[in-house]
Amino acid sequence: MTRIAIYDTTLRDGSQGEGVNFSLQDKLLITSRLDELGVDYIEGGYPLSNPKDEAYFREVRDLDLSHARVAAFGMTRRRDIAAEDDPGMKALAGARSPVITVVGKSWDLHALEVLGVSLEENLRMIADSVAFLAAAPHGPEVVYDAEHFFDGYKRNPDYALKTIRAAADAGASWIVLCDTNGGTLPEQIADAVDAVKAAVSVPIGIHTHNDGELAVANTLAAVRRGATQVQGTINGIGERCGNVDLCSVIANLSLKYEGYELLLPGSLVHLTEASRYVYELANLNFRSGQPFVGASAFAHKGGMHVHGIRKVVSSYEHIDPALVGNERRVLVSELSGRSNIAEKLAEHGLEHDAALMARVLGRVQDLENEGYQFEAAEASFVLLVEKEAGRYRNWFERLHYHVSVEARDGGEPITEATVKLRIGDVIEHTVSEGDGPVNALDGALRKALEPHFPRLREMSLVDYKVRVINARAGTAARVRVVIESQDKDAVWGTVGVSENVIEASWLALVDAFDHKLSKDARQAPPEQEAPLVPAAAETPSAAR
Ligand SMILES: CC(=O)SCCNC(=O)CCNC(=O)[C@H](O)C(C)(C)COP(=O)(O)OP(=O)(O)OC[C@H]1O[C@@H](n2cnc3c(N)ncnc32)[C@H](O)[C@@H]1OP(=O)(O)O
Ligand SMILES: CC(=O)C(=O)O
Repeated sequence: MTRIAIYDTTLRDGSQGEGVNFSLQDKLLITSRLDELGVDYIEGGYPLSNPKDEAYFREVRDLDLSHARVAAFGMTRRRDIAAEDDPGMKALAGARSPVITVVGKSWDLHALEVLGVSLEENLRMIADSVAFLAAAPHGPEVVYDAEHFFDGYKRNPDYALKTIRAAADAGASWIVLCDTNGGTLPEQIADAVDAVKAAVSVPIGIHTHNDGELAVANTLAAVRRGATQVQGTINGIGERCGNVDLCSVIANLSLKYEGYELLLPGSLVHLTEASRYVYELANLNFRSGQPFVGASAFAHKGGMHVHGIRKVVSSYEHIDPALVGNERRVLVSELSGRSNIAEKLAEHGLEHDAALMARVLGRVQDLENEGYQFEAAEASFVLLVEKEAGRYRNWFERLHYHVSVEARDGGEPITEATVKLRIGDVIEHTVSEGDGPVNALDGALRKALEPHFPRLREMSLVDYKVRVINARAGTAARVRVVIESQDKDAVWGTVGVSENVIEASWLALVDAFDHKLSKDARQAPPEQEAPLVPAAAETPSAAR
């Protein structure tokens, strides 16, 4: 088995991604999580760059890491100054991390025209820096990142190879070849790695960027030619189009090839969890189509696909999602066949027959044609099924609602909602103010319903999205409202569509309350909270 060392730079190169800014606390939390995952190296930051990164290297010493080695990152010494006098060198040595990674120039263009130094001085900068850091009293392992190695090798191969020999001769433990501009092709990577292996005997690493959408292919090409360290970031965050996504590299190397050993035994099933954790702390939205770990990576929508996986799961899946801690999902939409509906009904433990499936499918297709979308509104779909099956329990009936927004004398607008509901033989007439119409309606509904159904207090609205469906119709356009709600056990989505945004919101809100009441009743049939209004079978949830 060949051990591939995973070197994570989420906290350094990942932070160079647009919109990413980790706090010191975030960095320490991610460090611990990556250590649990079995990552071998964690590049924590650039100590010369800012006080937060400097503090990180002090505080990370207090973490009880079980496996990972922390790396401090910086550039070679500045031109015309001794390494021991260079502030960057001092900051790197002062970080006292077990690993120090130093980046230097491989491309003659960069030495001559960006740094403005002779080719010889650039070689001295590399050698002096590596030698100085390797001799630091705490005995760090020195990783040399050869910036722009592949572009440099293309333009002046002899010089590019000289730069890495300078680093190797000065005591670097690793030479990491960087595709800094992210434009190299896999076969060019493979050829260059062959040349490097012939030129130096230290272990080789690979660091790719995704500007040509080839970061994963390029990394795998380098590993196939003998690179044994992979640098990248969780979820591929990083400068410009990002770094290579370690989630994809780890999964491909573990599952598609034989003979590589990565992370710790049993780590792979935590990959999806680690990916979502980093998104959460980076305050970024999940990329649902992200291979292996994305929410859509194993989501089946087309009817023919669902038909296939119900017979043989591998017919439309390249791996078992559980291997990387992800899950299979079946979506319901106008592209569904009976198989999607059957799968969904089985998932929710709902009994069904062929006639019901056909009715539900027809209803979904009609409603999606009107602008509904059930993919993110599974709770509305389940209510629709219950209505079609004649099993729907009508918990309350709307008699009337009214929403008003009033702004006077330049003051803040005041929003008020009134609702009148029939709950059994009781009429509730309530009023609530709110930050806006949906908030006011939510408040008034709760005032009316909570005395009858106290468990509704457990539920809250967590997200509200509005989308104009036929924008060309101007103000008469239909809008789709999708609401996400949660209680202590679950998160669920509901949908409403109307030409009126308040009515669309009302429909989605009512489905959200209905779903909470129905699901609680299924789990523990209430004695107090009996269905109070006779079922109105002809009014599917999506059209009430
Ligand atoms: C490929 C990569 O991702 S490398 C990492 C890139 N990451 C970052 O740049 C983020 C952190 N950077 C920083 O905090 C700052 O840029 C610092 C602290 C490093 C430097 O800040 P400043 O001193 O203000 O310089 P500035 O950023 O404008 O320019 C970079 C300087 O480093 C020099 N430099 C760049 N690369 C190297 C190198 N490999 N070796 C030595 N000097 C270098 C440049 O010549 C320039 O110095 P000059 O103005 O004297 O010519
Ligand atoms: C070192 C680095 O981040 C790069 O060359 O892309």
